[in-house]
Amino acid sequence: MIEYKNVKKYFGDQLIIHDVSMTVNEGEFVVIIGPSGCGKTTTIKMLNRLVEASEGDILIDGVNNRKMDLIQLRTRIGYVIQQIGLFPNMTVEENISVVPQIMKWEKGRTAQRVRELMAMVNMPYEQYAKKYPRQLSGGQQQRIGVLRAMAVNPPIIIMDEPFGALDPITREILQNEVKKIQKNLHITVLFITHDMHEAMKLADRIVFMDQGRILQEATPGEMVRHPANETVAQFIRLQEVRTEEGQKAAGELMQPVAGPVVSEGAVFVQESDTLETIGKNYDLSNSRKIYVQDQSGSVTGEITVESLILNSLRQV
Ligand SMILES: Nc1ncnc2c1ncn2[C@@H]1O[C@H](COP(=O)(O)OP(=O)(O)OP(=O)(O)O)[C@@H](O)[C@H]1O
Repeated sequence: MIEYKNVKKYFGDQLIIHDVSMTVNEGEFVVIIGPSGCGKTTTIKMLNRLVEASEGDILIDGVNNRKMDLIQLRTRIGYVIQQIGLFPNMTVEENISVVPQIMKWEKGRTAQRVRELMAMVNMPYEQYAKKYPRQLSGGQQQRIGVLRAMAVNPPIIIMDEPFGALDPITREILQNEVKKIQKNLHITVLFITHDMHEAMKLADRIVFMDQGRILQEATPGEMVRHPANETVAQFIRLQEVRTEEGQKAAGELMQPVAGPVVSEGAVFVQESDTLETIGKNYDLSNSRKIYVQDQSGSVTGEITVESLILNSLRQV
């Protein structure tokens, strides 16, 4: 678990990060989003101490990162940046092996790990290991950048606009790959982007920053449905993110109950349940009535099974 506690950063006498506190749970994918210059990069660089916090504490599994040995800290946290940062005079294999070598892994173990990692992103060892970065496409280079960050199985990876420079299709493919690997290996990811669509796709939770402050932390669906203020709302509007039908809450879709409430054969859902969660969590196979309840348990409306199916279909 990562905990930022009242963290501030001054550059000279300018306060750039104002009192940031946030928690990132183990295995969580947290995306930090916000306008250019709002302090996203500074915030994550304070985690691996590429930038030192001026005030406050950052704890990793309860240990203050100031008390950690720098090499130990940086090998526990993989780091991927937009400019890739592969060493041009090293082959793909040598690039991926940098951190294992620092950690003094045996040659055999490192070689095995390189093969394993390359297989994970469909870049066969035989075909690519001896190539130099300039012989690869941008997408392939960025894949190797991700693998290099993962080489020693760090429990945490920070990614600073890793896919910003890629074309939309390559970007989509890499987003899928990263999300899949992150889920399978239960890695904790802190990911920076300007792009709300990317955040919606990847995040378990989005942290919205502006002018060095956190304005909102929420799941993607919550943030789009209920932006905390006009700055967040405008950012979302400008990027034309629409609430996916599946993310709509029952409370938004319900109609007034026609006639008396008949509980036999009916399903009762909460106003805050989204269509997605209703589909997953309730057995609708034998019911024709879906009643919506508020927090006190009073029935406030109903949704027809037909409208549920229609709305879910529109999502496809
Ligand atoms: N080393 C530094 N010295 C002085 N000012 C800095 C330094 N690094 C960053 N800043 C300033 O701190 C502010 C936040 O920068 P930061 O790079 O964290 O923002 P960001 O949200 O990541 O921006 P972008 O999305 O454009 O990358 C900016 O105003 C920047 O100019």
